[in-house]
Amino acid sequence: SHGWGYGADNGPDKWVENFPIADGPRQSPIDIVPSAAEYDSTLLPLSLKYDPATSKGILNSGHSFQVDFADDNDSSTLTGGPISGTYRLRQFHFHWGGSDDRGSEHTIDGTKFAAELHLVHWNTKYPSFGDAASQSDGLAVVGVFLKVGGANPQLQTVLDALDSIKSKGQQTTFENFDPTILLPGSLDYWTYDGSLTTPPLLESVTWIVLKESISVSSDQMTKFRSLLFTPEGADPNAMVDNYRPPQPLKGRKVRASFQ
Ligand SMILES: CCN[C@H]1CN(CCOC)S(=O)(=O)c2sc(S(N)(=O)=O)cc21
Ligand SMILES: [Zn+2]
Repeated sequence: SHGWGYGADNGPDKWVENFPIADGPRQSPIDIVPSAAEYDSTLLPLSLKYDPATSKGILNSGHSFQVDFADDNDSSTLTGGPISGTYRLRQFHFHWGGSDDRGSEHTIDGTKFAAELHLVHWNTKYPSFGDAASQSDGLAVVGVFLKVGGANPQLQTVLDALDSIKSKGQQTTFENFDPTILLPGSLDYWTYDGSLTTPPLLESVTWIVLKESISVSSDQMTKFRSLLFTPEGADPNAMVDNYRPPQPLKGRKVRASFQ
């Protein structure tokens, strides 16, 4: 039997068959409507402190590609923002489209970006990542929009590694990378309670979506699209449109850290 994916037969509209939480009360992503967001002066600034020594490898998961981090200590953490306590960086990955007019998961007033970066962190009040992933306050994901424009040199080092992980299951070392260089100048954000945007769609994510995007060139977007959903030796299926569309807000409030 084929697992979940982004195709016509196993894509987002079909996920509810095996993951009924897909129709749950706090699903992600959502369309962010800035005029409806409420400024919350009690929200703290985001504090992202990453140690490049914790970056380990880069993997084609068959759904996206991710850079994995050593999370056995507090070397790379998220504190402040809307969360309390300390969350450790686990991995970052992206979602992107088959063309520059789509690809992000969150949208702003219905506007799609070409891609979206997700930095995944887990709450150290729980003994492990796997444990945290099933708790309502277990995960915190920082989302950053990629807007097509000038080339992004900081992104290029990640894209240069993709040639060696073209197929599902391929991985290679990826050391001394500081994800801070991928962040925009401002850390102003919107925040809301949500979920993983892929199965198992667990409702365990505090979402922190940055207002400012980072740039990506159209040529760099072509590099994302050179990856394959499929393993080596299988009929090749280009890894594109690996994004879930916005889900119903169901009464949730979106707060803004800025006025
Ligand atoms: C392809 C599988 N993606 C998921 C794998 N993990 C979940 C592990 O469940 C126990 S995870 O926590 O690393 C995340 S975060 C995330 S998103 N797009 O919401 O940021 C998706 C996933
Ligand atoms: Zn994601």
